[in-house]
Amino acid sequence: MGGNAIEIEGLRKTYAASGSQPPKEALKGVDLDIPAGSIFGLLGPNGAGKSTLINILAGLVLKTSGRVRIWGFDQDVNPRQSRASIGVMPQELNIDPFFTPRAALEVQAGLYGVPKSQRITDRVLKAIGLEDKADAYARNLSGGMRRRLLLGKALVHRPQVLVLDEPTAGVDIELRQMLWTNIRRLNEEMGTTIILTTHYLEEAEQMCEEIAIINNGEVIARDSTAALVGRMDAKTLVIHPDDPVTDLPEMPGGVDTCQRRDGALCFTYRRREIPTGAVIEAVRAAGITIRDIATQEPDLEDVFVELTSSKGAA
Ligand SMILES: Nc1ncnc2c1ncn2[C@@H]1O[C@H](COP(=O)(O)OP(=O)(O)OP(=O)(O)O)[C@@H](O)[C@H]1O
Repeated sequence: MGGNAIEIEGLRKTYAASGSQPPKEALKGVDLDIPAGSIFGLLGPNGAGKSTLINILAGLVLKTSGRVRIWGFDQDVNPRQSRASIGVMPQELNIDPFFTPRAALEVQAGLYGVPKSQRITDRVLKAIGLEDKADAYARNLSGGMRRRLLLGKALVHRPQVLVLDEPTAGVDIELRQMLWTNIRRLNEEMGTTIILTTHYLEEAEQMCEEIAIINNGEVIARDSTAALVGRMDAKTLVIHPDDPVTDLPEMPGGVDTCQRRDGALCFTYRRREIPTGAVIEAVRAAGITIRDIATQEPDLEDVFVELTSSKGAA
């Protein structure tokens, strides 16, 4: 399928009031298209509405209003097909301790109505590296293995779209690498569209071609990862002087100057407004001889902080 794997229009979710808690508007009219075949990142601070969005896609939370199409199937018109097109690896480790991985995958396939002849249990066990634990009780699996089993459960019905909710939270580096290798392979070899939420911005930057940032129930930015990072205009020049500097040099307007503990001088400015040459010139004009010079470009973390700290900045 070319086009979009997911199409979301005007999606709203208000959780009903309960006890002393007032109603909570978790999604405030989200429009979002996710291209088929992409690895797409969903970022946002705690409570932004990411899990609500994912749970609506998974059919676990009922939307208040709006339209959701998964692999071309409208959730309201073709609920069975839209559900069959998506697999979700949840955040919580909700695994029945008395099932073996093989049994857990078989039960899951049964829930999705996959006929016995079409089950791919052994392939999934191999893909998640649990072949040798296939018949061990889940309660004897390590945390990392349980997480891989959750990934396996999301794959039994060969969904076109795979959603991963914080897949690597609290996971050690080795397992994280393994999960990513598996997920990349699914994307490349099977063309599976991958949607993931993560708090690790570096991970999103490395893994995702496109990113949407959600804040307070609204999509405040959606772009290619490169364009989002490119949108940040700030640049920092770090200059190590030959001799200790006691008085900070006079700089052109628009340049923020500071001195680090190691004596290096930092100049932050807008790339489009002030040429780097002008900053260096001003440093030289102040009689400072430069021993070393380095620049720092913004990363996704800067974009994220800027967008989520000042509302409407997108
Ligand atoms: N079942 C519920 N009942 C009432 N309010 C809820 C419920 N689930 C979530 N919320 C509220 O809706 C808002 C969005 O929550 P959600 O879990 O979707 O955010 P999130 O972006 O996934 O956060 P996190 O990164 O912490 O998982 C929050 O204010 C949360 O408290």
